[in-house]
Amino acid sequence: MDILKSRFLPLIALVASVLFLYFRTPTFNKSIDGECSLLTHDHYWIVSKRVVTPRGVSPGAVEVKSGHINTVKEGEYHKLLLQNEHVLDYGGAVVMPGLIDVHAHLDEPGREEWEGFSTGTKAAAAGGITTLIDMPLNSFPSTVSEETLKLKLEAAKKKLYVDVGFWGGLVPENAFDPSALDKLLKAGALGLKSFMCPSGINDFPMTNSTHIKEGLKVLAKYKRPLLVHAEVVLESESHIALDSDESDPRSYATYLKTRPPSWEEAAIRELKDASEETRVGGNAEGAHIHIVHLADSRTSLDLIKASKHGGSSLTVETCPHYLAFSAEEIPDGDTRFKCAPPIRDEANRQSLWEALLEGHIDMLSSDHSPSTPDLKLFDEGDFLRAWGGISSLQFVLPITWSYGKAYGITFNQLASWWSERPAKLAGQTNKGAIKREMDADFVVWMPEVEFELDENYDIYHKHRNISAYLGQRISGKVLATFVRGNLVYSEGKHASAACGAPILAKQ
Ligand SMILES: NC(=O)NC(NC(N)=O)C(=O)[O-]
Ligand SMILES: [Zn+2]
Ligand SMILES: [Zn+2]
Repeated sequence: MDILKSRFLPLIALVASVLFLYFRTPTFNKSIDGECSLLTHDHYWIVSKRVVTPRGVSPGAVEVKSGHINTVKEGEYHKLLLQNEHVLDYGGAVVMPGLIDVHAHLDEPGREEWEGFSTGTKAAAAGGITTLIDMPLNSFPSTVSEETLKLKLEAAKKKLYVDVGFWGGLVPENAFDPSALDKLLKAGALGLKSFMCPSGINDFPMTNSTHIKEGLKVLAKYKRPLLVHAEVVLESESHIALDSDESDPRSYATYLKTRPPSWEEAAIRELKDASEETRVGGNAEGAHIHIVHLADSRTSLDLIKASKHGGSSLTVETCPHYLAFSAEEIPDGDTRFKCAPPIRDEANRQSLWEALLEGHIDMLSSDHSPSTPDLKLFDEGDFLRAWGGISSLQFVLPITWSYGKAYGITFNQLASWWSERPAKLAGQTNKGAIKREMDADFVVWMPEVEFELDENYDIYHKHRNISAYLGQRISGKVLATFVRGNLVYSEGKHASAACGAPILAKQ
């Protein structure tokens, strides 16, 4: 036996050292057809000089094992390179928790010519977004029942490159039917979304305060949020421009006057009251209300602050386009910039940044809401009749960074606005931070690298020509995106199979 051992020892040593050398090498470019990851193994370390954890930014190493974060080491990362492990060394690139976009319209089933699960999630992966929560409208039918949620899940099969959760819709038809809402929430909707003004989609009608209060009662039981498009139509204030001589529909100023900040204020006032009433009415905590895409940084924001101060469970998001653009600079007829609520003036844009930095705005979302280009009416450039919605899912990280740099934003703030707080809103306790036992969802990116967003750029979402940032030079290039340990995107290449998971709320 001893003789046998000594004979084979050199051979064993040789095989061991070959295996050691082989597995030490990062395998960025390896892809096996039909696989979920551009890596061939599921236990490895990611090292970089800038790892963003809740404790700050430092050199570090993150051990990934079977889709989870097993260890996070700060400092000393280079020593790991000498160990017998798979190591992906990203040098000076920033390793951050993957972005969680709580507001995207993926439009499938029914309007896949607008966007789709495959194209939308490929764009997300290329942009460092590892989880998307899909809005209940713009697909057909809208996600307003257990059955229609099942249609979503069916349509999403084998098309998800990142993880995708679903908001259900609160509409007049189900608002007074608690058992229908129960079923939708039990089937896994992460919360409900409603509109306080017409949504532009026929099978997604608007809700009034009574509907909203009914919805809040059911949601409180499940501890899930109500997301609200907070604009109320005030007829008296909306047609000023149209009756005057200055009502050129190609002018952005005309559109702006048709949807004044008072619409947002009126809606937020109603929500503040609804939150207070439903709290008094039996549920000590009340349901959580989340205001989507806040555009007005003045009175609306003051009302939000007052409501939070008064104890309401309330959060608010804004979107990169409100932080990047101002009304004054939107060219006549360029309906790529039409969205609701509208992009407001430069002073408003600056105070949105201040509110975000001071923590009064809790998080960011894309509100990726594309349509087919014909609905944007580019030939006429008519802001009043064109479809409203900004399309730029893939670029939210570089845009937030490019415009935020002037305000001195930090990587930890980015992680808080784009990962930690969105994870909390969507009830995803295992996502949103680089911490032990969390899902191994990361974006690796180079903040300093600038690029032209021109016609040669690989844009993965549908209808590249309606992207709002085309023609800009921006900074912050995404190198790699990991979803539950799978390297789903790396330097212009996606994994060959779509292995993102549908996220359903647990009971
Ligand atoms: N039907 C929509 O997608 N509307 C969206 N449109 C925007 N934001 O212009 C939205 O989120 O309100
Ligand atoms: Zn909206
Ligand atoms: Zn939206």
